[in-house]
Amino acid sequence: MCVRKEGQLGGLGGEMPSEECADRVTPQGSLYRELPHIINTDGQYLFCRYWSPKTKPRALVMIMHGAGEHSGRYNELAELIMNESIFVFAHDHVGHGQSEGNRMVISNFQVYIRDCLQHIDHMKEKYPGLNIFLIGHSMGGAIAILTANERPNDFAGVMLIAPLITLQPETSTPTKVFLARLLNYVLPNIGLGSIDPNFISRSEEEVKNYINDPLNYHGSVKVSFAVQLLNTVARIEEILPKITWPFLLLHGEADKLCDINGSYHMYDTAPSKDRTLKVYTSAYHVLHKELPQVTSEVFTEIQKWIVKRL
Ligand SMILES: O=C1N[C@]2(CO1)C[C@H](C(=O)N1CCC(COc3ccc(F)cc3Cl)CC1)C2
Repeated sequence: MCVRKEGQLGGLGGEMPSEECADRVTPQGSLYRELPHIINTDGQYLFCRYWSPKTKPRALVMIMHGAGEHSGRYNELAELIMNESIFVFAHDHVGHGQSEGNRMVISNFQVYIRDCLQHIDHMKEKYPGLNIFLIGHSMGGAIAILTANERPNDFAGVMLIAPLITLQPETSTPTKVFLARLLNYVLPNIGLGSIDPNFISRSEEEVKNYINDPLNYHGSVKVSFAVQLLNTVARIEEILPKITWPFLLLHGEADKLCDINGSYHMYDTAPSKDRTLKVYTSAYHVLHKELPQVTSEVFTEIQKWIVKRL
């Protein structure tokens, strides 16, 4: 049993780990003591990534990845932002990538938000006084929205790349939603089907990269996980009318994984004075890994939006 103080940072705090902690390994078999990581309040080890600028950072940006993927997929975007003298950080959510936890299983969606706030608090201690921005993609967009909602005055802006705000009508008819909730009581681990890689991007290369990435989870979305997502969508619907922080919404017009109507709905419903919605004609879900022209425009949009609000 590896005993550590609650919410303690591993690998970054400098304390000597106890014997058991010293041998804690990632799902891929690497030693956590040799990797940047945090230990969440359930004692789970979460793999972290940091993109530290060469010059004194003038802001912080946290990137929140989506379901079944991991933080390493944001390297290009993070480096672009880091080159603006901004410190970018991320971690692999519980049950994802190089972090602990059964693959794409979560006891309660709030765990994702709690872990992000723990990481944010650590970074605020290390870099006090800096503006903090959030970037979230897909399910990570839902995490970003709910994280910002917990601390409405703490974030200088929230950038959402094809966020999960509302359900695709075909995947969530009232009957299907009812059946998923019923099934969750008897067979929570039954699979509902996996994410179709062809819906990820129009770029064949990016679809191949997604399929061949060993840190991605390609298994079926379990009923229990789907119900957490359904509950999250319901929570977001409730809070949209209370959102006042600055946000940038980016969505592909042909997104088949997260309904663009969710972004339209957020833009129309949230009372934020500083709000932008950009729609990318014919683009699919993962805008930061779409056809080169789209991804280039998305990167420039994010870079300009942050710099303007530093
Ligand atoms: O680069 C990337 N992007 C990724 C993968 O790799 C896409 C993925 C991501 O987060 N989502 C796409 C799938 C969607 C499924 O949603 C549901 C499924 C069943 C259900 F009953 C209710 C819901 Cl809401 C959740 C959000 C992250």
